[in-house]
Amino acid sequence: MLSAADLKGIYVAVVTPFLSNGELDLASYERYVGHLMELDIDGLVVAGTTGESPTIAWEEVEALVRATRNARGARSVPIVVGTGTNSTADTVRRTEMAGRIGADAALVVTPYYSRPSEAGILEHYRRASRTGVPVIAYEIPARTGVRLSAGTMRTILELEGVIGLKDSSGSTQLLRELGGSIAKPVLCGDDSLLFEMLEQGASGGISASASVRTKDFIEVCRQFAAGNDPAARETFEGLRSLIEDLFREPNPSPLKWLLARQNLLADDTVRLPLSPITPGLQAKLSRYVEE
Ligand SMILES: O=C(O)C1=N[C@H](C(=O)O)C[C@H](O)C1
Repeated sequence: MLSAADLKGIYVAVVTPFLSNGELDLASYERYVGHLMELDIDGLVVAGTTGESPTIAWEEVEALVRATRNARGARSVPIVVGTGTNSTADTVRRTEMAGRIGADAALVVTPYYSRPSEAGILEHYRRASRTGVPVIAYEIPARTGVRLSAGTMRTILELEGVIGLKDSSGSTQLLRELGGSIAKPVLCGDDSLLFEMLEQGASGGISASASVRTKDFIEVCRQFAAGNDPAARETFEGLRSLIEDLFREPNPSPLKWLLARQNLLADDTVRLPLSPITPGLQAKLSRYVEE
């Protein structure tokens, strides 16, 4: 199981490959994840936003975790599984099940859609944190419809079973408000802000874009941790256009298109309501195919 001290560096948020008929494509998944494992990543996030969590069934999550465990072989790459939903009971059940199938931690998103009170959200995290599976809280107001105050986030991070935060709040404001009093590590969950968040005290990132140019993303964190901020900034600037292009249309459609072009996936299929990328974006992304 993961502890707070393990939350640093680059955790790659992986896609869930599908065949052109929409079925799970485990052969592509094993090839793609096997490739990432060779690149010294710090961890993998399965069934996150990038893994199309809203449209994959729990049995498919189980198959993905099994395949990840097989692919990791001798290298002990931590596996984080997305288990958060907008039902507390369901989130607790999924988090417990994730622990049973070998997840090292669970990524639990702030409950979305019903716009609960901060007290309700705190209780949601308290229950998930009592499952015995380490929880990474996931704040992403643009998707959930609620923005937590720094005070509530601080209380969530003080819960014993919560080992850290994935911050996709869209700016460095939350990190600055948490200031020096952050009880647990924060991972950047907004690829375009990776360098700025490291400067504000983040210990790494959970990144979709890091499926491409993986070594450069790892290098940004390593250079920064070594105190070489100018080199980290320069390496990050070299990734900026890739990150911007990967998020021009809803994630993970652009990323899947690129991974398919790189022959890591057999197909770029996404499940509805996500749709394939436009020809205009395909033209933009073509320049990364050889990288
Ligand atoms: O799946 C994830 O975890 C990530 N999701 C974010 C999103 O799509 O909003 C992006 C981030 O890079 C990783």
